[in-house]
Amino acid sequence: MRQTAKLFRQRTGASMDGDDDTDPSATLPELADLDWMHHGTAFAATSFWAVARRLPAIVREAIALAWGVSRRDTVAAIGLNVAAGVMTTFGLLATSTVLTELFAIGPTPDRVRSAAPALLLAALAVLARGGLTIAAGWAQARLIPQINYGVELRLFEATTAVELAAFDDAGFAEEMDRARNRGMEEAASIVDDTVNLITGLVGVLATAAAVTVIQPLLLPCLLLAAAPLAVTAVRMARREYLAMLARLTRRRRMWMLAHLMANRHTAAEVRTYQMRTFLLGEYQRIMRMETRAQLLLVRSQTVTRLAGASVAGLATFAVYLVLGWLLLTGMVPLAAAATAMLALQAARGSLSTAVHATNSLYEDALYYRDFQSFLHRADGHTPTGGGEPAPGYQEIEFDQVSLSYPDTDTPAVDQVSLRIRRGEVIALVGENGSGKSTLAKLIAGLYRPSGGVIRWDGVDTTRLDPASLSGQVAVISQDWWRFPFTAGRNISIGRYDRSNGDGPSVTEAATAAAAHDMISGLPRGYETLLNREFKNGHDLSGGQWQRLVAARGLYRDARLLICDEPSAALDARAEHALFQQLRRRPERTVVLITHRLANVRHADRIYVMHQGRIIQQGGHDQLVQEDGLYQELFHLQASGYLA
Ligand SMILES: Nc1ncnc2c1ncn2[C@@H]1O[C@H](COP(=O)(O)OP(=O)(O)OP(=O)(O)O)[C@@H](O)[C@H]1O
Repeated sequence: MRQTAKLFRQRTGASMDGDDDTDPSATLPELADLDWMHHGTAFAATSFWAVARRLPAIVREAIALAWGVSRRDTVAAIGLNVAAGVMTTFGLLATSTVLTELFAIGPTPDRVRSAAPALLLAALAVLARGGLTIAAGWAQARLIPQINYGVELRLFEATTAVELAAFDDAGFAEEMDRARNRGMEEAASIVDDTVNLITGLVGVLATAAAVTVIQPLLLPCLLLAAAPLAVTAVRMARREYLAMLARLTRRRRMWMLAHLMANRHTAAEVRTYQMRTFLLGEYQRIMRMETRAQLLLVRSQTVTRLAGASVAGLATFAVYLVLGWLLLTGMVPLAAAATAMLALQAARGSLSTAVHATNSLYEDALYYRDFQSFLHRADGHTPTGGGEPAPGYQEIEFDQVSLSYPDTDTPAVDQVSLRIRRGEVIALVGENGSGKSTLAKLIAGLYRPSGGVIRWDGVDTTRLDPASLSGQVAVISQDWWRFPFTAGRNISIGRYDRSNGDGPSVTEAATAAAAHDMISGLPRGYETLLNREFKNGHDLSGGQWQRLVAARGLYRDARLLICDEPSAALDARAEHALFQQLRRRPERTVVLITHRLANVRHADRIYVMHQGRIIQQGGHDQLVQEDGLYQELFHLQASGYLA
């Protein structure tokens, strides 16, 4: 833990920056947030042996993951590596025979001749080992994209299936970020590292097997050389890991600033507030700090490397001494001792591979666990589906319905009762924060009430199939997203799977929303891509986007159309055109939310909301006569138009 703390001090530069040693998180507090790499710090404080103990479970999990995407590639990646290990053993045994023949007594040509068959075998073993390793690498590389594809699909299946309320849960959002940021990537890494670990272990075992066959007494020599090698490799891997950790934080800081300085969305504000000098100053300050930290890291890495090389040298020297003693006492023949030296070289590489793989495997598994726990959490937020198909309703009834958002004491919608019939136009009005949008979302089935019952034709909506219910609803929302599709696609995604002739065409919907002329004037008309970040992309003004969003809602052609501030950004002409479309039609209900009370004059019923409750209801003429909030708001607005 002390090491981690020191590392963070180094990274924030607190102990070495002189005038510049203020923590950058003081001016940019978001930099202090390390949530997405919190496992990294946990890992930095865990001992290698604690890591090794958890390995079997992680390896089992990784193999199951690989097995799930491709049995053939899993078997090939592991099996071919094992076969390559067998070839290593054969190669060493053949080399031992070659050396025995060469060191035998007799004329050199005779010795070479008798060594030739074993030499051929040794060469074949090397060839076979090379081929098998390449084939195993191919299978291993094939697994990666397949796993990535599988986990990404699984993640987005989950994020798109969860109910809207999940996104109000801060814990859910954080877990989703963690699962997306690293958890998802690490699925492929744990499989990759598992195969590397197996490769390394097979290499070590293959060498040990060869040495045991040649002369069992040499096995302790191998262990003597391997033990310090293993310790050094662990330290080196840990040091490299810590360096990587530091690099990640540094990169994160750079991303934050780079994002502000080289981004189309921030470009205008950076200029209007003249933030350039400030941002460049921050960038330089952090860069200087990080460069110093990096130099320190390079130095400490060199020291570790030097210490490692010294320990390895001493260990090799000790092995030479033991081997020399075994040779002098005649316990081991010269050829076997020479083979042992070759085996030692082979073991060194395999051991280092295994230790590196162990280190990264443990860390990757922690992040992968984030991914799994997110999926588990998402399952808890996913509607089960099934249930009765929603009726093509005649009446929707709210009976004492309430909704409280997570972590809030006051309900956003408080014991609301109302009835909405097919063919009606009803309006929800009230001041900001009075609960109109929340009530609209309840009507749309986007939220489940925390109290009371919603019925469609007398059936509790919790008994209805959520998909068939939302199939009957269209929402023109005040919070829309600029989907990076063509103008035509931006409308047709309102009901992307509808067959032609089942409702208004894209052009009809656009015309109804006063968007047709605007779209026709775009460089490629309905085929214009609406995103400036792509080649030939185009962007629209806020009001033009809102027309497009209205066109999408009309294209959906649903029985229940909910319009939440559909005209906030529209000019007078477009607003007039849209509200002509939202007039009464027998087959459709319109729920309208707007602050412009002139637009709700024609509504069948107006509900006035205040602090989550309905405090008045009735037609415009009635409400404007009534002494109450509606009258007050209406006169306030009307006074703006009077001379
Ligand atoms: N996702 C949310 N999480 C927590 N609280 C929320 C959330 N959305 C809205 N609220 C709160 O619920 C209350 C009602 O909000 P709502 O958006 O329904 O009001 P509104 O009448 O539509 O307001 P406006 O006229 O400004 O659009 C407000 O106090 C708001 O702060």
